[in-house]
Amino acid sequence: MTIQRPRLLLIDSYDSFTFNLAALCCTAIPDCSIHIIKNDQLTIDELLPLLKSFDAVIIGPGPGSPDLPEDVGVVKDIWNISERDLLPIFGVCLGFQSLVIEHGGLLKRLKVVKHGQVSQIIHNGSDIFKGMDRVTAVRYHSYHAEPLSKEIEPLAWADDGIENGSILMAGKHRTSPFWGVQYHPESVLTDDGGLHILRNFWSLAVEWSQKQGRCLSVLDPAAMEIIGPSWPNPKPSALSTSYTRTATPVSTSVYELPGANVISVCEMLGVDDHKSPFILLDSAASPGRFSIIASLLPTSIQISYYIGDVAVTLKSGNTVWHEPLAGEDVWSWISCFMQLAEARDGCPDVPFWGGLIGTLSYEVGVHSLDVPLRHNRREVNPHPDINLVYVQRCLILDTLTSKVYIQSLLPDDSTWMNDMSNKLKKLSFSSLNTKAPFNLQCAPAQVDYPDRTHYIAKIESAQGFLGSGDSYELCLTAHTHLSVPRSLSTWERYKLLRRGNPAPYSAYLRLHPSTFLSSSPERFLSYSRPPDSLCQLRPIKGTMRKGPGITRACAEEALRGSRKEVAENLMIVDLIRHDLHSVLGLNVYVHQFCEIEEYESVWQMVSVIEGHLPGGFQRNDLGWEVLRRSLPPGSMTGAPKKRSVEILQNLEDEDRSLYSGVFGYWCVGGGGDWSVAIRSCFKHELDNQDSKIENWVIGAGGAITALSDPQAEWDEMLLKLQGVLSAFGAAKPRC
Ligand SMILES: C=C(O[C@@H]1C=C(C(=O)O)C=C[C@H]1O)C(=O)O
Ligand SMILES: NC(=O)CC[C@H](N)C(=O)O
Repeated sequence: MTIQRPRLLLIDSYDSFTFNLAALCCTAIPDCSIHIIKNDQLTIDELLPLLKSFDAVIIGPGPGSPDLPEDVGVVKDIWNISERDLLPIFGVCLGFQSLVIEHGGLLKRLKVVKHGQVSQIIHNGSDIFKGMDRVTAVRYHSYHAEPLSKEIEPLAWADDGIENGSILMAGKHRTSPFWGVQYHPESVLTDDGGLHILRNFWSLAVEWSQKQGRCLSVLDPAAMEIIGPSWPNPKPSALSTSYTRTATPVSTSVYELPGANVISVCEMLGVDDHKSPFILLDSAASPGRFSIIASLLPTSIQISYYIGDVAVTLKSGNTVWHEPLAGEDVWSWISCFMQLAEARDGCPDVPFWGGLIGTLSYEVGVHSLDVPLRHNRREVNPHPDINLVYVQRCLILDTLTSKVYIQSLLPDDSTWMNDMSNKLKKLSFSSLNTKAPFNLQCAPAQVDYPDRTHYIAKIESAQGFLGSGDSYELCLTAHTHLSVPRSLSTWERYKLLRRGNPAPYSAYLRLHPSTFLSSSPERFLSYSRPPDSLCQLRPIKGTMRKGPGITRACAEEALRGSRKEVAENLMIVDLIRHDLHSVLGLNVYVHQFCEIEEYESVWQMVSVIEGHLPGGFQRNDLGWEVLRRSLPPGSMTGAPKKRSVEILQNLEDEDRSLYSGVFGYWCVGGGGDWSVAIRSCFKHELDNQDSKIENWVIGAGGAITALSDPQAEWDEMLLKLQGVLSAFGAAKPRC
C-alpha cells in the first residue's frame, strides 16, 4: 500500500507573504505537497470537485477587505460549501476575517492600524493553542472581525489598550472544521504562534477527517492541469536540454598592485572618450569589495529592450539588428543568450569573469507583476527598460587584497592581456589616490524639486490606502529634475559624486542612450556561482542623517529602538523571504535583522536574507529566475507588492525609469549581483547634443506607513537627494 503524502491547497489573495506561509506549512506538516492558486483563478463550482483531492485548505492573507468580492474572490464562497464537500480549512488574516464575517460577524476598521507590529496573544491553551504558553506574533491588518453569532468561537485576543481595546486574534467554527488566526503565523518575528499553531491545526484536521471517514480522491492529470504543479517548482531552463554546448574557457592573469585605484584604471582604459560606451561597477566603500571595469571592444554586443517590443535590439559597432522574441518573454531570451555564453575555469576568487552588465528599469518589474504601465510612457521616458552590454574583457580590482585580475573570454587573447598588464604596471597608483583633491569647478545646477505641498498630499493619500487595508507600507518617491550647464563631462560628474558620497554599489554606466551614475548603498540580489549557489538580499529600511554627535549609539536608538522603523524593515524582510521562497522552496533564512550600517552621509538599518538554490541544481540561470520573480525591489514598493505598485502607479506623476530599478551583472559562470538604483542620477543622450544645458534626473523617496509623519517623510526624501545633489553644486535643500 502506498501512503499518500498530505496534500494542501493554498489560496493566495495576491499577498506578499504567501510563500512564507507555504514554507511554514511544509515545515509543520512533514512531507506534505502544497498547490497554490490565486483567489480569482477558479469559481467555486470549478473548485469544488478539486477539493476532494486535498486534505486541507489554507486561505492566505491579502490586501483589501473580506467584504469585497474583488479582494477575496472564491474565498467568500468557500465557507458555504455543503456538508458532503466539507474539509478542514485554516484562514490567515484576510482569510480569518472572511471566515468570521461569512458566519454572521461584523467587519470593523481598527482605530490604530497594526502593520508589522508585534503583539502578545492571549489564549486559553486549548484547541489550536494546545500546549502553547506565551505567544508573541506579528500583525499586518487595518480591519478586524467581531463574531456576532454563536457560530464562531473566539480562541485568542490581543489587548491593544486605549488604541483599539481587545481585538480578536483567533477563532474556530463551532461545527465545521474551520479555524483561523488574525495575526501572521508565517512572519519571521512570530514565535511559537507560527509552527506550533499549524501543527495543532494539522492534528485537528487529521482527527476530524478520520472521524468523518473522509477519503481523498487522486489528483488526476486534468485537475493538475487546472491547478498547476505543487510548490516549489523552478521553471525549466529556457534552453532546450538537448542542446549540447561547450563552455568557453576564461583566461585570467593576476597582479598585486598596492594602491591600485579604480579611477586611474578607468582613465587608462579610455573612459574620457565620451563617444564610446563605458562600464564601471565600483565598490567605492565597505561592504563593497570588487570593482569591475569592462574593456569594451568596438564590436561588443549591446542588448536593449523596451517593454511592449516584440523583439530585442542588438547593436555591435554600427550594425543594429532585431531578434524576435517569438512568443517567449525577454527574460527567457536573455537566459538563452547567457546559457550559450556559459564559461568555465575562471578564477574562483572573483565574482565576475565576463557577461552581461547594465540596467533594468523599475517598470520591468511593474510589468512582470502584470500591473498596467502608463499609456504615453515611450513619449516621455526614452530610456530602454533593459540595457545591457556583453562584456568579454574586463579588469577586476579587489580592494581588500590590492590584486588586479585581467580576464578575457576571447580565444588567443594573450596580446591584449600582456598589453593590459604592461599598462597597469606603468600606472603610478600611489600618486593617484582617489581621495587626492582634483580641481573640478562645478557650475551650479538649477534644481526643480518636487512640490512640497503636492508631495505631502500624496503621503496623506498613501496613508488612506494603509487605513483601508490595501497596503501595509508604500514606498512613495518623486523625481527631481536638474538643468546643468554643460561644464563637466559625465565622468567628471561621477568623480564628484564618488568623492562626495562613496558607496558600496557605486557605478558609472555610459550605455547609449542612457548615462547612469550611482552611489547606491543597497544591494538588491546577489547569487554566487552554481552549484551550491547562495542568494543574498540586503534590503534597507530606516535612514538617519549623520552629523556631529549622531553616533552609532544614537542611530541604534533612533532606528533599532523605534517601533515604526523596525516595523518598516520587518515588512520588507517578510516580503523578501516570500520572493525568495517562491523560487527556492524551503531554504530561506534571515541572516541579519535590522543592523545599523554606516555610510558616508547616513546611517542605514539593513537586514540580510539568504537562501540556497536547491542542491544538485546545475543550471546557471536560477539566480536570473529569482531576479525575474523579485522585481521591483520590495524596499522600493512596499507590501503587499502588487497592490502597492498599483497604488504607486496612480500616486506618482511619472515613470521611475532607471531610478529604483536595478543595475549590475550576470556572470558567464552563473553568478550575479544587482543593486537597487537609488542615490543615483541619469540622463538621456539626446540631451547631449548642441544645447549648453544638460538635463539630469534624481529619484528619491521613502517608505510611508501609518505611523509616518508627513513632514518627517518629506525631510527624509530631501536627505536622500542631498548625497547626489552635491555632485551638481546644488544648494542644500531646505529640510
Ligand atoms: C526610496 C529610497 O530609499 C529606499 C527607502 C529607504 C527608507 O525608507 O529608509 C531606505 C533605502 C531604500 O530602500 C531612496 O533612496 O530614494
Ligand atoms: N494581512 C492581511 O491579510 C490584511 C487583511 C486586510 N487587508 C486588513 O488590512 O485588515
